[in-house]
Amino acid sequence: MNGIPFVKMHGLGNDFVVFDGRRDPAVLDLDDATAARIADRKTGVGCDQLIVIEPARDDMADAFMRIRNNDGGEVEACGNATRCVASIVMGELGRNDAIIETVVGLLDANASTNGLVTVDMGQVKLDWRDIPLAEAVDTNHIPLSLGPLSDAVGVNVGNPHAVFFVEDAEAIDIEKLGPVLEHHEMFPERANIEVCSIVGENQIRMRVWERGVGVTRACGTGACAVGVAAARRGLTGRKTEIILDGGKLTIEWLPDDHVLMTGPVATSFQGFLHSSLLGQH
Ligand SMILES: N[C@@H](CCC[C@H](N)C(=O)O)C(=O)O
Repeated sequence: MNGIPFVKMHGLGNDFVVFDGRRDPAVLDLDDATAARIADRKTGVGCDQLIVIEPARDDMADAFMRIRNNDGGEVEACGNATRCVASIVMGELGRNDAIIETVVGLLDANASTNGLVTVDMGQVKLDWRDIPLAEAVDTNHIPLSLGPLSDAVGVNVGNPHAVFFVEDAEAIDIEKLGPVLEHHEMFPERANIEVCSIVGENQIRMRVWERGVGVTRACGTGACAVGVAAARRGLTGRKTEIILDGGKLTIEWLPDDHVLMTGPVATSFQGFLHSSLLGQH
């Protein structure tokens, strides 16, 4: 077959087209428009995020990972894709651990015997300057309301999140409210929006509107933000089970502010990208 090989993977239905830029340099300098063309679900391969594995820059890292949203824009972090890339790299190395480098730092990953992968997503940031927010506000109580949503918690997991707690997350029209909040002037770099409710002891139901994508079945960094936000508000302990549309993630906010995310990884298929999607004819 001609064309650039890719693998289609997902974490809880948050799906990715993964290219290997170490082998195929043509994918190393994709622009936003090309990435969006590949991510398009009708005319491209289709995915929430497009991932390129690149050679590590840092001596400590095993590989570098570049992340683009469905709209083609490059972003700093993606929890579910980090588990997927870590599983590829661990397979290559024949090890149960790997260090994945991103634009915001080095992430330690480990495979457990039950087939799940744990990633240390790094230290969360809770200061308004790091979220980033337009106003100098208390990030535990962002003064922002829209319909039934108000009083968000801001958490930066490498990327910005606004977490809203409600009585019943299922009752919220996230398709309608998500895009307005994503683009709200409070968030100069836009934001991922999570709506959640406490459904048991240390158990949270979460729905997400992802920046640059829309509603997805799961968001790993979003789950980290929700776990941290719930503990910060005193609604749960520091270890939580987050129930997303696509399944469950376990999140643990450590005393040093690092956040551990544990969940599954799956491969759907392998394919070859037609050159027309790269703009070559
Ligand atoms: N699905 C991801 C997050 C991807 C990036 C996000 N949409 C953003 O713009 O920050 C995850 O699993 O964390």
